[in-house]
Amino acid sequence: MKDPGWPEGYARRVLDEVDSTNAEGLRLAKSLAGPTWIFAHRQVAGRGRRGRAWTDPAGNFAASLVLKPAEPPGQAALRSFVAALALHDALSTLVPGAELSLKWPNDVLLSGGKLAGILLEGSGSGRVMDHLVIGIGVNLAEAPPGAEGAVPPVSLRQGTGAEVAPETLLAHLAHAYAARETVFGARGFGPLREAWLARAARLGEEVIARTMRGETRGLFETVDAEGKLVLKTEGGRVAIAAADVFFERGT
Ligand SMILES: O=C(O)CCCC[C@@H]1SC[C@@H]2NC(=O)N[C@@H]21
Repeated sequence: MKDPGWPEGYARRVLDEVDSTNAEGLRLAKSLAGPTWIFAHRQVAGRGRRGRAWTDPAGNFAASLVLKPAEPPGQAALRSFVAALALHDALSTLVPGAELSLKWPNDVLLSGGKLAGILLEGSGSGRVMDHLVIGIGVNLAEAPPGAEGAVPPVSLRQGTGAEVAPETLLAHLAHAYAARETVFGARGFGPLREAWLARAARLGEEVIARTMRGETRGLFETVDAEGKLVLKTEGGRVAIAAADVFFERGT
């Protein structure tokens, strides 16, 4: 596989061990001069969405990209789609033929199982975000146990037989991210939304979106211009900003 090279304008820090690459990104953010990837060979206290823990068996991938977007939080948060697409790009290049898809808001699935998760964290004062940390975890070697009712975790090794080293994925992901970010900067969310929808899992099918306040069941119609999940329910169309999505069939 050809080395994609490291993208211009992005720095990289490689750590042997860290609690969480996201936590490290938030600690370092103020001191970083520009976009920086923080990669760890071993992450011992990984964080998942909604306060869950993320476990990283040896050989899995853990890295975070620290950005200073100086944008309103809603615009900055669309980078979860930029990152998910970039990860899909990188994995498709490394493992051609792998059955990859994207699950709203930002999981990457392999043959319907959860291969990767993305966690955005940030800080800001006033109307714009000072720092955005995009944390990406990929089950390259091993799938940790999953939560009950959620999409079952899978690993790339178990699902495809492919052996991808975390450092190799970092180079491809950084390259793919830079390309998608350039499009986002120049043309906005529109083209990325189209690309995301073209790779979406369960589009047009019934899904359940669970929030702290309850659940909404409906047909997954689209993702809107703000990145919200749009469900067609019995009571009409509903746009959801944040939720956990469950599939009835197959999970
Ligand atoms: O719950 C999810 O699906 C998101 C998981 C995100 C895990 C990654 S691993 C690298 C980065 N550092 C963390 O502590 N979390 C993210």
